[in-house]
Amino acid sequence: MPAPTALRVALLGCGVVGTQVVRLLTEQADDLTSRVGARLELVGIAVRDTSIARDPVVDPALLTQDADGLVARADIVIEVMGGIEPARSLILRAVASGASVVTANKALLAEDGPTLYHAADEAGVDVYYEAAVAGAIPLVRPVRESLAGDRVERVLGIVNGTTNYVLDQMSAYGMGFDEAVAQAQELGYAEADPTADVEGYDAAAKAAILASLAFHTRVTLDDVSREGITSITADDVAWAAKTGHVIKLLAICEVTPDGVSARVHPALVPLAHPLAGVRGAFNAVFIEAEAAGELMFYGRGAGGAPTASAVLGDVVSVARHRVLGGRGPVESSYAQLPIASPSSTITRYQVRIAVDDRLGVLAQVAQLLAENGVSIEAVRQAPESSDDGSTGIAHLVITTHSAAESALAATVAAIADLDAVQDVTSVLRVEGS
Ligand SMILES: NC(=O)C1=CN([C@@H]2O[C@H](COP(=O)(O)OP(=O)(O)OC[C@H]3O[C@@H](n4cnc5c(N)ncnc54)[C@H](O)[C@@H]3O)[C@@H](O)[C@H]2O)C=CC1
Ligand SMILES: N[C@@H](CC=O)C(=O)O
Ligand code: NA
Repeated sequence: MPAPTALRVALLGCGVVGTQVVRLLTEQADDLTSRVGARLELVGIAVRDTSIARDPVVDPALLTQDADGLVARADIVIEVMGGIEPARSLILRAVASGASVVTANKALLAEDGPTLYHAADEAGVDVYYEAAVAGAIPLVRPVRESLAGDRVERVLGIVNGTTNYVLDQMSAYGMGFDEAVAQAQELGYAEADPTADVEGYDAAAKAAILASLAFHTRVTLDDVSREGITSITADDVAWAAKTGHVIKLLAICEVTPDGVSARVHPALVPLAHPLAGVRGAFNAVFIEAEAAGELMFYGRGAGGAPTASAVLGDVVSVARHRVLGGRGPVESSYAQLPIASPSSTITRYQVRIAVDDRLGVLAQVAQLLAENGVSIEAVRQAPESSDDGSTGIAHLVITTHSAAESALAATVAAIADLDAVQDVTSVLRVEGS
């Protein structure tokens, strides 16, 4: 069959990312034609409502509310509508009709990626998703292709732009949580429902995708233990600074003797660690591989234009495959690793407690830690409370050495039960030291 001279591209969704995809497809049309070897012809844009005002770059004549009909006449389908349905059905329909797919939909991939990959295998087409993990940063491709000959042991990083923006605004400018979230929405970083960001679901979806790719196994959203940043207070942020840390929402995936561990939670990161310097909506991911050693990936993890860059990179790849024949590398889950219990995770805690300011209390707390096999790295007394003789309360900050999550959690529960302990004010993990 002769190589096609034009490829019909269908766009599903025209929000923050979709609009920027249209811009790049339009403004870089000639370069894209040269790079692909065929013209990329945008044949339609599926939207919920064709009548609402849009960016002038979007040709109103291309808008349609008939996503099914659009998919049926495309060679390449770009899905940037988000959500599980109808995105999943539309992608499956596209693949079944022989179209290649590019998607930014991490929620869908983390829930049901293997169904899409299997369908793509059956049809012999590509399903590409660089934009789904860490926006513009090339990460899916390096993990799937460049590291395919190595053994990845650990992936650690900041993979959600919204929460990094929020924590950064709180710590650098003293901004309130709600105001920072509203700004992240205005800037196009947040998901349609920002709960997905602040409760850690978005980062957990990315962790599931990364762990699956990195360890050649199947990890779903439900396999990732998850905590968001909604319980982080201005006081936590201030205390982090006083103890030489900054709070970041981290995704950590590793192969342990018990299987794959994948977790997302806020953590104290020492100021000297490179992740502490990741500001705004930027993302950064460290990968440790047996032969390669440590690799770091850094860039814009959210926003319309950066995400569209990753989408277009995939569009060029899948389009080239259609011109030249063949398809790109596919997912493998041959390792079939079990999912490790979160209680066996090795980590460190920083615990802030309010205690009766009297002799022997610190000794009681230290005794409990020792009984649970948890060793203390440092204990500090909050300076402002030491002058506060009137309340009779002292505030202690205890930082532990590494121990199993189960031992640390049991220790905190036992500390809370001590008569002399008035309150466990905050418990945060410490990572990156
Ligand atoms: N905004 C960002 O920084 C990033 C977003 N993503 C992903 O890209 C996708 C799109 O995100 P955004 O553009 O930010 O969202 P958005 O909410 O701005 O845009 C989605 C668009 O799709 C339309 N849509 C939703 N359901 C539809 C349906 N059934 N039929 C027709 N149109 C429909 C919506 O009306 C909206 O205009 C999501 O999967 C998101 O997780 C990925 C990386 C970064
Ligand atoms: N809402 C996401 C967008 C990119 O994936 C984020 O904030 O990182
Ligand atoms: Na990416």
